[in-house]
Amino acid sequence: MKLIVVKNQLEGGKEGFKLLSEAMQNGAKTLGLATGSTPVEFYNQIVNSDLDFSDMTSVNLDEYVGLDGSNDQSYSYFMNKHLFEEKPFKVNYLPNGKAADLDVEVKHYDSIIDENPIDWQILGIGQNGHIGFNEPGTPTTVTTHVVDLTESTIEANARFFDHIEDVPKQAISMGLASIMKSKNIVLMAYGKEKAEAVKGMIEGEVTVDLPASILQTRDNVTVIADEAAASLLSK
Ligand SMILES: O=P(O)(O)OC[C@H]1O[C@](O)(CO)[C@@H](O)[C@@H]1O
Repeated sequence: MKLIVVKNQLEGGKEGFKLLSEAMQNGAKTLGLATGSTPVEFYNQIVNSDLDFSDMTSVNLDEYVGLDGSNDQSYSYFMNKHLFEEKPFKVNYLPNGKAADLDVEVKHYDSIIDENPIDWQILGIGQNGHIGFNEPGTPTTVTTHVVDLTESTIEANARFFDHIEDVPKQAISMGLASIMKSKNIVLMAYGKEKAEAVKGMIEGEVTVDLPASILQTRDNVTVIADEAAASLLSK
């Protein structure tokens, strides 16, 4: 794992943008994309650049069950607002949170990932160490699946909703096995709330109790963390 410590989210977004630009120069065509507060500045950097995405494909990590693009808390809405409206891609894939049959939808999303191998994946990290919506305890072998969100994730994400009761209880998420297949991974973490998870991810044992720790087991992972998120690291 390579670690880049930055002052703040703006600097982190710039570092992430540099890595993405290099990857695109080296032929990356399919991007794995994330939502949440973490990648917002990274997406700003993209929107304000002259990079062209018209020949690119994106595959998003996750979506809440029960929400579609017309709901301003859906990840589909988030992606349109922060990136796709300004930078059109050839095609954008997100799980369909309103699918009539979720079992069919997860298989369909797996086939999309198989047909569009991810060259470059951006990740955030949850306070409990989740990546995508792969909560603690998720087996490393899973592909796309329906997740029952933990109390801690519901509480953490309640900041985006009017009431905690409005936070969906389930999501569809790319699995750890799918994430691990991507050729390059860049994980961003900002703020002291992420410091424990970052320490566990980088210096702790590899355990399903902290899903992001699986990233220790592979090459081509870069962590961009601000000083607060990196503050508990021993070296
Ligand atoms: O960036 P945030 O809002 O702290 O969220 C962290 C992580 O949680 C998720 O939003 C899922 O809860 C991920 O997509 C994200 O990487």
